[in-house]
Amino acid sequence: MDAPAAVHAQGIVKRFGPTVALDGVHLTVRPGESHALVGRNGAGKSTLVSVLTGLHRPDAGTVTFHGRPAPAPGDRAAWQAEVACVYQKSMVVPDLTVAENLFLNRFDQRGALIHWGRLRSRARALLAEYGVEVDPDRRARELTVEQRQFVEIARALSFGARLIILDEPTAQLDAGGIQRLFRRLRELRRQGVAFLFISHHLREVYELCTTVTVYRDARHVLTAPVADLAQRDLVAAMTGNAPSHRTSWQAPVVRAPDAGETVLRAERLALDGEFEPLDLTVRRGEVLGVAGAAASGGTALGETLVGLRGPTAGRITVCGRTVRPGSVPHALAAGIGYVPEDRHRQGLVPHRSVAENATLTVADQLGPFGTVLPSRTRAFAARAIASLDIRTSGPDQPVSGLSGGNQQKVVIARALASEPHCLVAVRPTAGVDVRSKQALLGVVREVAAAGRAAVIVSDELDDLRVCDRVLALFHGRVVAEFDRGWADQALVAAMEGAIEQQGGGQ
Ligand SMILES: Nc1ncnc2c1ncn2[C@@H]1O[C@H](COP(=O)(O)OP(=O)(O)OP(=O)(O)O)[C@@H](O)[C@H]1O
Repeated sequence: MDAPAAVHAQGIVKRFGPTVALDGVHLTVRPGESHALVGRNGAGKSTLVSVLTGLHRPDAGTVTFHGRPAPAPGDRAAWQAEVACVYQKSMVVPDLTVAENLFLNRFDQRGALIHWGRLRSRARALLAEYGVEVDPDRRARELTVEQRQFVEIARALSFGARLIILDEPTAQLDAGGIQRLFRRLRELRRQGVAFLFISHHLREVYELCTTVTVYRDARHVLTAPVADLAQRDLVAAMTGNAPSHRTSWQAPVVRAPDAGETVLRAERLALDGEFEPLDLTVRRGEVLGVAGAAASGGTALGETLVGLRGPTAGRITVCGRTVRPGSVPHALAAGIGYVPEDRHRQGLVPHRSVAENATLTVADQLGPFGTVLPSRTRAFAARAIASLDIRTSGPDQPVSGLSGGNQQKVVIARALASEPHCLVAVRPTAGVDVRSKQALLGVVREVAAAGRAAVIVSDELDDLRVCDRVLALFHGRVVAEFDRGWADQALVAAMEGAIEQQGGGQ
């Protein structure tokens, strides 16, 4: 039993200025173990990953891999031979082929000549060894998220690493992709590879992992076999509150006013290659859900509603007025608020403060004649911090210093700041912890309760449960419509194309 741990971290302390991100934490992952690390947003999970992969040097504490001390800081090759992290954001170079990505920085060097034929056949052999069915000549940018993750895992293993960290690996996969990933991880585990799995999806923790560690407020709270820990006790350990019997969130039933005035309407809206002509209406007081897995066209629909993409056909109106297609400023001016899926690219200005980022949409309301009064900006941000439970040292902290989930909350605050007629949110709770999810979805409901409207595009059932109606998209077509009270299986089946109730819009 007692082979040395794949990784053992002890007494790790990491500070960022006044913030203590890790306060003497420990973690041990055994060979062949699938170990979950969970905790609320800002608990210190990503910081630990940075320490374990050599990106951050801890202020105190030690890390060993298989009983050997961690490599010297900066010795990238030595770190790569111990551990790799597959992030949500791709680490592969999009314009290079799969083969080139696999052997990046370790080409056969015969003078300056790279032996392409050999490179390709080595790549093919390597992919075959790990059961990855991807053509080595494909450009990395053409890979699906699932294929890209498999290539990254194969690359890590080929460097000799026997510990792989997966940071929210299922975030962009559909149900089939998740099952294929889990099957592959189980196979590798049987070969002695260890996994550290970071996820806010507790169901996946229970499905995949054998052991779970909880961090809370920079401290280690517990490590236990997953089988011995009820989900409500796990949530209680994460939040520091007594166990609650409610682990999956149900929206409070707020009766939307019947047949309220139409706020957002799309008529025969279409985008070639993404979604076919569809109609939708969202009324005052209503939250409309658009359900669909990764390739459903849902994200493209959300992006079209907010002007990021120009539709190939159709019309969008807000409160009866036509919105210029494909223009974000016009959509914003017409009263559409947007919470993007990719907050890194579309969401935030990293070096600016929480207050500035949260008010980017409303600079004209923060002072007379276009001036921005810092006091008003801060007061607005302080309200958002409180209502969305954003964990920050204060409104003046740069957003780059917030944890991922807390950055997502700033993006939502920003979308709400302009008091839009209709909020359009794409996967708003991605990366957000269980408790914050509750706060955040509650805020979306409040938007509707205040007589405005919202659209949530998501394949997360908890997100869709707060909606008054849900349209299910499959391959760019509306295949079903559900009123409140739908059964999970029915909605999942519709999202996966297992039923086709209707062909057009609602
Ligand atoms: N570069 C940084 N500068 C300043 N503070 C930071 C930095 N990185 C992290 N922090 C702080 O360290 C704490 C822990 O953050 P970390 O990103 O590790 O949390 P997390 O558990 O990964 O959260 P999430 O679930 O939201 O991703 C937070 O308070 C965060 O604000």
